[in-house]
Amino acid sequence: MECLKRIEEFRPVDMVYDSREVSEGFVFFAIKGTKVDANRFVPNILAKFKRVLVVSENGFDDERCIKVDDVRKCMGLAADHFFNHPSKKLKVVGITGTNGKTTTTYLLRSIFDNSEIIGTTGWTLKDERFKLNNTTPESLDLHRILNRMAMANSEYCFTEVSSHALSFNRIEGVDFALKVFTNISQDHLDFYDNLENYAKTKLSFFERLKPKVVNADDSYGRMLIDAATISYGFSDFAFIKPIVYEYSLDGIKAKLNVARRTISITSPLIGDYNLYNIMAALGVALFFGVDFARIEEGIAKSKGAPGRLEFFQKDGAYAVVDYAHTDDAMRNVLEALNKIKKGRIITVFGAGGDRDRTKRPKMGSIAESLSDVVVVTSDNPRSEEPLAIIDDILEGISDRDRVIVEPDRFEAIKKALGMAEKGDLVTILGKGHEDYQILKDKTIHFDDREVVRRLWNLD
Ligand SMILES: CC(=O)N[C@H]1[C@@H](OP(=O)(O)OP(=O)(O)OC[C@H]2O[C@@H](n3ccc(=O)[nH]c3=O)[C@H](O)[C@@H]2O)O[C@H](CO)[C@@H](O)[C@@H]1O[C@H](C)C(=O)N[C@@H](C)C(=O)N[C@H](CCC(=O)O)C(=O)O
Ligand SMILES: Nc1ncnc2c1ncn2[C@@H]1O[C@H](COP(=O)(O)OP(=O)(O)OP(=O)(O)O)[C@@H](O)[C@H]1O
Repeated sequence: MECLKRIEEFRPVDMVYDSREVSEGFVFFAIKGTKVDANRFVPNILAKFKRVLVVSENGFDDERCIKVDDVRKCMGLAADHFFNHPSKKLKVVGITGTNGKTTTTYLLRSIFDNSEIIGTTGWTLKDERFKLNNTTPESLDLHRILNRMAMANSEYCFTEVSSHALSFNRIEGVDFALKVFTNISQDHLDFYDNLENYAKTKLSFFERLKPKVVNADDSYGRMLIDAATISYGFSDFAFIKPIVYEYSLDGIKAKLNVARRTISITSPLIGDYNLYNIMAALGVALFFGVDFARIEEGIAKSKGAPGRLEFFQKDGAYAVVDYAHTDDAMRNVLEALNKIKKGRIITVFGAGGDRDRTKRPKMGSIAESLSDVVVVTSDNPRSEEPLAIIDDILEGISDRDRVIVEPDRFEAIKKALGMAEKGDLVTILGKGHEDYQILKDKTIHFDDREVVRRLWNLD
């Protein structure tokens, strides 16, 4: 590729895609974003720095600029070269699907020694954790992170691959040892127009006859199954399949069939959907030849991801904070909790602003059908009016007598916890591990887990 040759000859000090980070000797990738076309910074960069190389889809009449067809593609490939192919020095496993990616990465990290993760909750390096703006970072950041992991002699990296990462070539140049497909349900329809386009993007991650672990019960997953697939699920033909399983407030106990062998697992996680996540992790562990005892131990000690099913207890009442922010995820969590509940379910939730509106009434309807009391509040309203979002949610709710509307999230949680009696379970959905709330004019510190601890005087 011409651009790679030019970049190599240039001998960059570093590479960036944000004009504010350019220095002498840097390569700058001028990306056209949703708000900003970074090409507009190029004249300034050229005037300010002598030794600089700009990669852009626009033609600039300057020998320090390279014109390419796809700047993000070039950026991924160039980053892979610049950092000396880090993904080849690690075993990188990419996990895609609407739900279950983060939880699966945490289960995997618990099974595999010397492993790292990249995803919604940030990235890890040994005992350290770093924040990320995106679930899957831009390719330049991704290769930089993989390089840090390779330099630290980490062996595995389990990385979430979001649909946006696929649409924006964020994984360009990454060599995946294995790919995992969890499931597809409605999400991000603000971005993809329809489910088919969204599914097509997710499925584009997979290639025929390349190693993959796939949920056989998902209709899109089934399209991917070929001779290189480890399939899992309740379907008869699945390679990994539960034989017996039971759920309680203590978690999951199950026996699974793996080819002609049986593995027994216990996990503090709950619900069918987490049994799926466990099976996905099991598929990855089998692919890399981890022995059964190690797998059982890793699964038993994993509490999953932060902000997913985090339980609290006070005087016999329970609260659980969970990141479920799609109607499908809400159904899964609430169905699982209904199977193990001891009293009423009181559900507190809202829906994100500036994102897919069509899921809002569906979320309302699911909350109503699977809870005794519903408290509708705000999630991250972003630039939208909180009450307008709440109105969209209420459209899906028929019995308004069981609904409390409280746009202030703190007050909503307070009301829900205040009405919880012995055996009742307050489910606080949507924000999980997030420690902020994005309002119209500012972002404030807000953490559902902190609020529960504070209001119930825990620790
Ligand atoms: C829609 C989308 O993907 N947006 C991403 C995009 O932002 P943007 O298009 O708004 O960027 P922009 O502000 O227009 O800027 C364009 C370019 O100009 C550059 N710039 C900008 C200003 C300046 O002074 N100088 C400069 O060079 C920026 O660095 C950027 O390269 O590029 C940014 C930099 O990489 C991303 O952080 C940002 O993700 C935002 C935070 C986002 O919300 N993304 C979501 C949709 C997303 O990607 N989500 C998935 C998770 C989905 C899931 O798991 O459910 C994810 O992987 O995170
Ligand atoms: N396998 C699954 N199938 C359906 N729902 C699930 C599954 N696993 C988790 N969920 C639900 O989805 C929510 C998000 O879980 P998780 O963070 O593991 O998924 P994710 O794919 O990483 O999503 P995100 O990228 O939005 O974080 C959980 O809070 C849970 O309610």
